[in-house]
Amino acid sequence: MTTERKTSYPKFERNPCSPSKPEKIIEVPAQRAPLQMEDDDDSPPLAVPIPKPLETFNDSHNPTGSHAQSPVGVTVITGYLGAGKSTLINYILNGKHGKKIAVILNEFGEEIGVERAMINEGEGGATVEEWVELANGCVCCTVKHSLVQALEQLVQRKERLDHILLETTGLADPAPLASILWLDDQLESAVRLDSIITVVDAKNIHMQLEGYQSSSSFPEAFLQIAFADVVILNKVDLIPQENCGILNSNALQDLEKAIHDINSLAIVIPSICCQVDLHKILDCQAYGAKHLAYLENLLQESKAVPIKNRHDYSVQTLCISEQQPVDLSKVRLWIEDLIWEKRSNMDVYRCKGILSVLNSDQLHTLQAVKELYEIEPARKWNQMENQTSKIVFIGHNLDETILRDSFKSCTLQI
Ligand SMILES: Nc1nc2c(ncn2[C@@H]2O[C@H](COP(=O)(O)OP(=O)(O)OP(=O)(O)O)[C@@H](O)[C@H]2O)c(=O)[nH]1
Repeated sequence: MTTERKTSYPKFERNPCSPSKPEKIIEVPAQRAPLQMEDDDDSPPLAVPIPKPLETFNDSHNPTGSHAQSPVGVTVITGYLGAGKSTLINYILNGKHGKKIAVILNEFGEEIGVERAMINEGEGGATVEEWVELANGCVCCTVKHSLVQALEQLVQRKERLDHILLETTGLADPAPLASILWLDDQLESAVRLDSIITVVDAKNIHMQLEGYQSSSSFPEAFLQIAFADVVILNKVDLIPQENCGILNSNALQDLEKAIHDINSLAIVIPSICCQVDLHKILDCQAYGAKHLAYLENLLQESKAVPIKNRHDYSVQTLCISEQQPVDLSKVRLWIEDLIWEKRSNMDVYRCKGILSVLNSDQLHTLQAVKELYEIEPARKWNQMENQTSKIVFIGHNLDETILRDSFKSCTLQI
């Protein structure tokens, strides 16, 4: 039997569950098994390429070895309590797009069944092919297994799904979900993380953000915006209106700016009852190097906001660029130092960039979510193109000078 695999580059990560033991590393085994810690020595961290599986889900269901089907996109839907996540799911399911969509709910244990009851299955639009309810728990430990199982079951169905929605009720930090979906090579051949959508309540978001300015721990609202690829700014009907009931555009702009001050890479879509253009939220391919135009556009648009105009949030976006080509092995050490060792106490949540690499005619992309990162060649540079490396960071305590100077050292050849 042919065991052809999807071409993929190794991703690197530390154990996402044990930040207190940063010296430990994990290796995701080629065969399906729970994550395991290598805890038998205290040696410094090593970068461990994640091995390729010998057999993928598609292989086992496709004895001919042909791989015409691309992975099913998974959209993670997150957002503060009551922001409108179920409203969004209802809207998607009832849309006239004819897609077969499955929904996975991650709920608080005692409330299992409640969330499902709030969602109306589509009539004549999408079919709710499957409801899977996951008990509450740390997604990278307790729930990981049931999430992976749920995804396996969904992709093994005879009739193929077009998309999977994963609602993360009560989950503060969507990063572990992203790494499960992004990291698992066996899953990766069958599903792909499409994007993280954060639904924000336009009426309450300022209060949620401002209320925590003096606190050292960050509320869910910050993290959910920081990790978002798309932010749906919902309930704009509740923003105080100008005379005659007209939407106050200044207030709306101020909210969009507040979101972009935290995460300038996110696409912000204002909405009432999450009624948004579905083309903008399904099939974003926010994590794929293959959808490079999307990333390049984002990097193009992502300009650092002048300090004096910024909201004083300590979770923010920074952008650095470098004209000289960089040494790939130095970039690996540099990013590991940054996201594993937390250089100068910087905490990078999300990072996206394009790299001009020494002795390579390929434009490389860099993607990182918390402690997991991936660098891969995406396409050839065009001759007329300005071959500049450009990286955007979203995180806490970011220091632009340190980021710029340390990245510059990746350009020097020994
Ligand atoms: N005024 C107004 N109400 C809205 C809008 N969108 C949703 N709602 C209402 O807000 C309430 C909460 O919406 P849900 O979709 O249940 O929010 P949720 O994020 O799923 O809530 P949890 O699962 O409890 O976190 C419901 O009563 C919705 O009808 C909107 O744009 N404007």
